[in-house]
Amino acid sequence: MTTPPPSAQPRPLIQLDDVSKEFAGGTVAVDRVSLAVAPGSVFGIVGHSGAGKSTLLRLINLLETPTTGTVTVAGQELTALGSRQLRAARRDIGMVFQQFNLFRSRTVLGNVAYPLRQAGATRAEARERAAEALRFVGLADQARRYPEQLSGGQRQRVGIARALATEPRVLLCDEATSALDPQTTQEVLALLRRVNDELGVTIVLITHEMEVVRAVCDRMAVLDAGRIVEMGPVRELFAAPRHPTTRAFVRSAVQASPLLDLLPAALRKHGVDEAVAASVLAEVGA
Ligand SMILES: Nc1ncnc2c1ncn2[C@@H]1O[C@H](COP(=O)(O)OP(=O)(O)OP(=O)(O)O)[C@@H](O)[C@H]1O
Repeated sequence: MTTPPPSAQPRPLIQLDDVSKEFAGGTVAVDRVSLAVAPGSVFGIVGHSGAGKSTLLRLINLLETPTTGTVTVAGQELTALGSRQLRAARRDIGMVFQQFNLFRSRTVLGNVAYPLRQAGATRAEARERAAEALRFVGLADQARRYPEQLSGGQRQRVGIARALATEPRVLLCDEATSALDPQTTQEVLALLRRVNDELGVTIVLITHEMEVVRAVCDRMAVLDAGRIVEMGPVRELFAAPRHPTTRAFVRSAVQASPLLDLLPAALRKHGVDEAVAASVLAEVGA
């Protein structure tokens, strides 16, 4: 397959050019990062604790102001906007959090309706669109309950419904599955895939789990000490990781894979030479 000419490639929906963030006290959390996210794609950012993932994600909707560089979303340079224009531009960008960040005192419907009311919708409009978002995430029957009456997975689905209620083009996910058990993680990841497939929402997620990236992302960046050390299609990075940090992440994903348990038997079954089998198993860490 040949690469289409540049003119045929879609303009990025999100573009960061040479973005850095230095906090007061001198910590450089994000260091000269440039990246582009195509419309309709799912982009993953992986890194160890403290690598700068959360800061980088929050720079996309300018919850953190960059020290240098520019952030452009949907053709608008957010870094050039005044606070009022920025508030309007942010309606195109939903966000989902690790700890859900729901109002305990509001019902599920009230939580999802909240951003719509903030954006100026009438009470009736807000309730109608919130009910629609809850139907999409499969929680229409929970609308009158309160967050603490729900499971973690249900709370995160409410968080996703709330983020989608204003019909954003971009969804930012800050470790959205890190507080969930493996089964619930799979359900939430399947929902994120539907958000992308059925609603066409572009997703950027941060995680320290390669399994999450493998399950939902098209492209990924590996962040190390605030810098992107490797970036590309997920399949390519899994098949041929170049940077040591990427290699370590890929190894951790392979080790966590249930397929690995089947590998020694499969190698024997196919009569693979013992020495070759031993080297394959050593390579993947079995
Ligand atoms: N508001 C802040 N003020 C000062 N330093 C900060 C602030 N927020 C983050 N940092 C520092 O910036 C660096 C990157 O933090 P960040 O939370 O972005 O990393 P992370 O990869 O998301 O980590 P984790 O996975 O543990 O959440 C860390 O050294 C952190 O201590």
